[in-house]
Amino acid sequence: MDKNLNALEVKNISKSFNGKQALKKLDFVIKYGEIFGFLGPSGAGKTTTIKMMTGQLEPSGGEAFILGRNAKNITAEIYGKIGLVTDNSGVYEKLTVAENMKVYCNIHNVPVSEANRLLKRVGLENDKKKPAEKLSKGMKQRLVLARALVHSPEILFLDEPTSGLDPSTSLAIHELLLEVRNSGTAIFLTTHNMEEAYKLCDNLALINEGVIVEQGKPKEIILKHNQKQSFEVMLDNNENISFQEDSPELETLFDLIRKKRVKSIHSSEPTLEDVFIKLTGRVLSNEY
Ligand SMILES: Nc1ncnc2c1ncn2[C@@H]1O[C@H](COP(=O)(O)OP(=O)(O)OP(=O)(O)O)[C@@H](O)[C@H]1O
Repeated sequence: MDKNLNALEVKNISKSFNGKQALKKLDFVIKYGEIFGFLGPSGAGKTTTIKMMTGQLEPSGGEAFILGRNAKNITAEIYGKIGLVTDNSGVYEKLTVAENMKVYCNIHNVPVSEANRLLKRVGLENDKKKPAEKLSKGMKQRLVLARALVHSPEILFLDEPTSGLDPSTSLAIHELLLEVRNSGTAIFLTTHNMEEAYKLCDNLALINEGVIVEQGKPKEIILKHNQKQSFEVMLDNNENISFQEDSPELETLFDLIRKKRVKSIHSSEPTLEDVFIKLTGRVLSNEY
C-alpha cells in the first residue's frame, strides 16, 4: 500500500449504452483509510461506476485508476488486493459457511483463524456448519462481506452492504467497516440510506441520472445547504417552539434562556435526504 498515492482516481468518466448516456463526466478520488459514499436512487449509475472502476466495463470517456493502475489494464495482482461485494457476488450454495470461507482463505493463503474472526464479526459464528443454500438473504450478504475481507484488501467495493439487514446487524456491519477503514483500507460504498452515509462516510457524492450533483464531507454538504437556520426549543412546561434564525422573535428566545425556562435547544439543519430532494426533486429512501 503506497499511502502517497490515492487508492482510486476517477477522471471525467462517462459511459453510454446504445447511444444513451448513463454516466456523465464523474470526477472523484478516494484516499487510503477513507470511506467514500456514492448515494443515488435506483438507476442513478452506481453499479455501472463500480464496474468501470474494477475494470469490468470500459468507460466511453475518461479514465479510472485503481491502486495506481489504469482500470482498463487491471491485473490479477491488483484483483488480489481488491474486495468486492455486490448483489451478484455468489456463494457456493452447496458448501457450508465455513467451507465457503476456507475456499477464499486457501486462494489468498490466509489462516482459517482469520475466517473465524470475521464470521464472528458479522454474526455468523453459530452458522458455520450451515450450507449456504440454507442462509437467508441477509446472512448471505454477511457471508459475502466476511469473505471479501479475508485477504485484508487495500480497497473494498460495497454495493448496498446493509440493505435488507435488521438494525442490530447493520450496526455490527458499520462497526466492522469503520475498523477496516481505520486499518487503512479505502472503502467505496453505495447506499440509498442517507443516515448510514452520514454516519460512515468521510466523503460522499450524491448521484442522480448519471451526474454527481454534490460532493464533499457529509457535514460540509449539509452546512452548505443550510440556508435558513432554525432552533427547536423545549420549555420547562414541555411546550415545543421553533424559532427562525432571522426572526424578531429571537429576542423572546433569549428572554426565555435568561429566565431559565429552556429545557433543551437544538439547531435544525437539513438532512442529506433534504439536500438530495432540493438538488434533484427526487427522494431516495422511498424508492426501495
Ligand atoms: N448493460 C447495460 N445495457 C444498457 N443499459 C444499461 C446497462 N447497464 C446499466 N444500464 C443503464 O444505466 C443506468 C445506470 O444503471 P446502474 O445499474 O448503474 O444503476 P444503479 O444506480 O446501480 O441502480 P440500482 O440501485 O437499481 O442497482 C440505468 O439507466 C440502466 O438502465
